[in-house]
Amino acid sequence: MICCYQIAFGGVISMAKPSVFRAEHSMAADVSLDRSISPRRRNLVFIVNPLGANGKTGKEWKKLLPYLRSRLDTNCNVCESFTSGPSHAIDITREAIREGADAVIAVGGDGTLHEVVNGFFWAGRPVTNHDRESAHSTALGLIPLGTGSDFARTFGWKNDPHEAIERLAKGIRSRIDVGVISGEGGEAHYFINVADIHL
Ligand SMILES: Nc1ncnc2c1ncn2[C@@H]1O[C@H](COP(=O)(O)OP(=O)(O)OP(=O)(O)O)[C@@H](O)[C@H]1O
Repeated sequence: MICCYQIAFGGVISMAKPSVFRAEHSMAADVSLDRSISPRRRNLVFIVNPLGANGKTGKEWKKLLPYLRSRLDTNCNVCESFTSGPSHAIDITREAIREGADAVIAVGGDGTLHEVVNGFFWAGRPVTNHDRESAHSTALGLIPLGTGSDFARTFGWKNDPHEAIERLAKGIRSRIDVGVISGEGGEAHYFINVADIHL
């Protein structure tokens, strides 16, 4: 079964409804966020696949980080978290949302983005933060540093990480649809770009 849900999206993308199902890893994702108030700095969690694009993602990220900090640090807390293997980005995303992140930003290719999208859902529901007001929602962002970056191209974005940082700096959110495919066993897979089914 294929359904569609609507989520919000932007330079930062923010999700609404849904439901995913996948065993959570025991691999801890250390996401500690600053919860100080007034004026509250945005907590941005960057999930980096160091091995994306045959290792280019990790190298490019390292070069990009000083610029990113200089551009965002005045009003944001920048938290970086590296994936240690497939599906780890899902768990990091869930923890970041539960901890109240303002945005979770995938740094890598379409595979990493896909995992981050799926981390916005758990057991058929959107993941929510532990103790913030219910109106608070975590946005999804992307710094396209993968091989294909098909999603970014679909939006007419250049494969330019500096442009992505500008979008993040502006902090504008907009909504985007997310699809979900449910298997007979009830397992749900969310997709934000394309889904193909092998026959
Ligand atoms: N630390 C890691 N070690 C091995 N594989 C990883 C690690 N972190 C993430 N992955 C896996 O790598 C896959 C591909 O990563 P990613 O999409 O970032 O790069 P890409 O394949 O080069 O880019 P694109 O998908 O745009 O072609 C992800 O789907 C994820 O499952």
